[in-house]
Amino acid sequence: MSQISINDTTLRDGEQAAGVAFNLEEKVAIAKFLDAIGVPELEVGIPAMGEEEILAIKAISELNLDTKLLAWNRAVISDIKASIACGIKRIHIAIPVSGIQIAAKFHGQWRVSLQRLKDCINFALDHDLWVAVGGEDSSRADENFLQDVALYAQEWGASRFRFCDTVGILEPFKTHLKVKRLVSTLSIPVEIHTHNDFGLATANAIAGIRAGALSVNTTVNGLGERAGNAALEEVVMALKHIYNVDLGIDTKNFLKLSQLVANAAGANVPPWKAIVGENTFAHESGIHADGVIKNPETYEPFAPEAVGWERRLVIGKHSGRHLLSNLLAQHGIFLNDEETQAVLNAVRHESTIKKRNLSPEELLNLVQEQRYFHAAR
Ligand SMILES: CC(C)(COP(=O)(O)OP(=O)(O)OC[C@H]1O[C@@H](n2cnc3c(N)ncnc32)[C@H](O)[C@@H]1OP(=O)(O)O)[C@@H](O)C(=O)NCCC(=O)NCCS
Ligand SMILES: O=C(O)CC[C@@](O)(CC(=O)O)C(=O)O
Repeated sequence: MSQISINDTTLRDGEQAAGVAFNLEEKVAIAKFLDAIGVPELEVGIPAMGEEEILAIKAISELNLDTKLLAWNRAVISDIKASIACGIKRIHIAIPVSGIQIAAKFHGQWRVSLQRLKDCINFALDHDLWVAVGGEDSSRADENFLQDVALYAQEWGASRFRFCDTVGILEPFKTHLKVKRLVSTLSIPVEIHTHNDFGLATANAIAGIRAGALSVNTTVNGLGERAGNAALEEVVMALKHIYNVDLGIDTKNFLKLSQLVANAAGANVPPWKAIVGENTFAHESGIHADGVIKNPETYEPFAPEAVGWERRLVIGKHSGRHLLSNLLAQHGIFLNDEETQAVLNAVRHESTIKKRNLSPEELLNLVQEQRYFHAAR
């Protein structure tokens, strides 16, 4: 698994999330950031969308980044021409491979679709482009037909084949079976592209890698069409911490990258989002906070600093004595058992009314109130 390569598609499939529209400056900033942290390949957009997209892709291409750039195309010659107009040297051509998609897009005429693919690959190769091919809806395709399309793509000169779980209907075991079969058929590398419709995008991406896919599509924050794609930060951290495979990406910048993309997308990251959500290293519950105070490894899979976070101990409805005493000690306050319990009870009450954690000031006010109350008794 050490040769796995990320092909991040935040700027293509990520931007396809409904309502997301990056401008040129945002596209350039995201590309530069991904390049700076060591992501080796970026799918930067769809030139066929027109002048503005072409200008943005051109601007990224002119940066001469270390990362390889890829433009997305349908099996349509004018799409390839638009990619050439971007000055891009590597293109991806998508072709539907499931019965459902071929019926809708090519009136069921799979021979016509294959001829189109062949013509597009030839046209691209004649223009000295590096070509990858994607099987749209591979997961719902007849498996023999999928193998045939992939083998034809390889024979016609494609350098990589993308297996797409377009509507996110796979689970890891099926992903493994299907991708393994494709990997064993082809001599060119297979890329795994997953969607999150059942919350399985990252798990399926990892299963595809385990089955031999050498390239994996990701997006920052899991942004993407419908429920999104496999998240860059999840795939990279899972490979690193579950499989001990380090892709050489500077993960300490994941939080900053997440915020850059969330701002550009106008889409907040949920607090519970793996790796980059604001709760990922916040501990409120008594038993957890007590454990983390004694040894952070009790309730953290890796150190927060590894992805740009700091650990936060926060006080709220579920907190216990150890956490409370720890927080108060930081302010030079030491309570006896009875006072501690009284403050804790007050914390639970206030937090339930406010429906959130209490700030340090609110906690100190509660301590003072409890002390007056005790003194007055
Ligand atoms: C590509 C784009 C410029 C085409 O715009 P359009 O000419 O207005 O056409 P529509 O989007 O309405 O329809 C898509 C057309 O592409 C065809 N198509 C879809 N996938 C295809 C493929 N892989 N290869 C060839 N043709 C394909 C459809 O069958 C349809 O063709 P038709 O006009 O002959 O019926 C426009 O859809 C766009 O900007 N898309 C960017 C985002 C996007 O759709 N991404 C999804 C990637 S799967
Ligand atoms: O590159 C491809 O071959 C297809 C990628 C795609 O993202 C297309 C989409 O639905 O936007 C998918 O999931 O099928």
